[in-house]
Amino acid sequence: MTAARTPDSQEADDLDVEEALALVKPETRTAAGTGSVPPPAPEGESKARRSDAHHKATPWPEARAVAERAARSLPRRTPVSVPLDAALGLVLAAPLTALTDLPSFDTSAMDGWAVAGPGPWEVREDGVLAGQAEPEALTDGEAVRIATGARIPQDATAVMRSEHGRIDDKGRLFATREVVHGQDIRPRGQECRTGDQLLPAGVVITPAVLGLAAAAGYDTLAAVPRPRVEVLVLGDELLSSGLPQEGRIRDALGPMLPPWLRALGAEVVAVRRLGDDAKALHKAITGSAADLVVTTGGTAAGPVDHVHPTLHRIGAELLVDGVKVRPGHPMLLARTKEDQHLVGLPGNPLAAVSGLLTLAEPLLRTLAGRMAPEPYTLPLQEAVHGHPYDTRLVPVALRGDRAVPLHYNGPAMLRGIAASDALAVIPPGGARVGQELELLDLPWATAGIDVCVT
Ligand SMILES: Nc1nc2c(c(=O)[nH]1)N[C@H]1C(S)=C(S)[C@@H](COP(=O)(O)OP(=O)(O)OC[C@H]3O[C@@H](n4cnc5c(N)ncnc54)[C@H](O)[C@@H]3O)O[C@H]1N2
Ligand code: MOO
Repeated sequence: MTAARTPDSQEADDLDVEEALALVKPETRTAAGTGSVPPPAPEGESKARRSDAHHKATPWPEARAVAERAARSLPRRTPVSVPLDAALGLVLAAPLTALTDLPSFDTSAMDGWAVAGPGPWEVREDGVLAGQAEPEALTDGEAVRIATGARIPQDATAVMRSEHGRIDDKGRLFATREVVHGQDIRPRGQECRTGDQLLPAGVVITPAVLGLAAAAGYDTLAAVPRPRVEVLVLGDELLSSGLPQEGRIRDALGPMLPPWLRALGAEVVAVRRLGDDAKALHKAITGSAADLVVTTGGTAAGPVDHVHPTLHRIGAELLVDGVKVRPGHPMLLARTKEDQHLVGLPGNPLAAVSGLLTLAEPLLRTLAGRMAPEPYTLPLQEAVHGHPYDTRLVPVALRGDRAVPLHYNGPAMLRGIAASDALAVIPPGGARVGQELELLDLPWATAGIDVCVT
């Protein structure tokens, strides 16, 4: 079967797509009679089919824009009221306005004494602790012990830290350094006044936002609801436990996609393993009430690739049918109902990741009310071969201020992405050492996975 092992074959991809692409020299393709400009394609694909598929395919940046627009075209989603402990990772649907002044009373910033007027001071018997109700007012020349966070007695002029005061044998308090009027008193409303806008709508609810909301008097927050996603895992060859055997392999996408989708802002309502059953697929899609159905596998034109025929049968509108990106070019986006979309991820696991970040990420991000991440670039540590006409997404590790391309980045491999911090966007034709490349962060690398998994 050596003859079948052309450089752009699936076997070559499975070894290491970079090495495989390095072998694809223009002369070789010309000599092999594959035409003047067709892109590399999996073996067995006819020239006519290949150019047809490539003709329909959407350029990678445009595919992302189409996915974002698809979500934007839907009516605004009704905000939900969510208790603070369930709000992490959601997006504020309304500005966060202070329900109270902060601090809500004049507060001591230090442990020490509240003093009134110039020293020395007579020290009162009692003290003031945090959490106590309004203390008795001070009179000029009087001091009272006070704890950090305690209410300042009326008519106090300053707080003196415990390390800056000395009590003589007659019980009088002296300052060991100058006392400035108002020192170490946090006045009411220093941080905000009731009704001040603390954060605008659209901000992601991080742990810090939860803390601020609680401090400002909130028990619940108005949030954009998570888009509901149903995952349909296709393929008779998939096992859900144990070792691969007798031609069957472990399902890598069933365990990988739900947490990834949650990290992108989604609520995963179901994961169904449907095998290669066209009827079951039809029933699952038409019966789903999710905002987004994500299928895995079955996007190509093999004998049991049921995604296209099923979409055709239900009259779905194909918004993206193939993308000029490697891996993952058979990915697709369809509108299945007025308020429902479907992202078809290719079965090869890294191709599925590519589809997830190309189509599902902009769609879910927009439905979840999140802003697009600020694009950023880093220089490449090593040159990376490009596809002649398509964008490539390559796992990279971020080391210092450089992106180090990782090996084991073939479409069927997860070894590279599992060790990576981001995907580098390699333009058609490849990238040189030191070239600044756009990076797509993996959601847990920036947000912290727990932010989004609740
Ligand atoms: N004649 C053509 N054949 C293929 C083309 C093509 O354009 N013409 N494209 C190739 C490319 S590129 C990809 S990617 C795949 C996409 O195929 P499907 O989306 O139809 O996926 P399957 O055929 O079902 O599976 C492909 C591959 O991935 C494995 N797989 C599937 N699901 C999982 C899973 N959940 N976990 C782990 N691995 C999975 C499956 O066993 C296959 O090995 O098509 C090429 N062929
Ligand atoms: O090139 Mo496919 O899209 O194997 O990933």
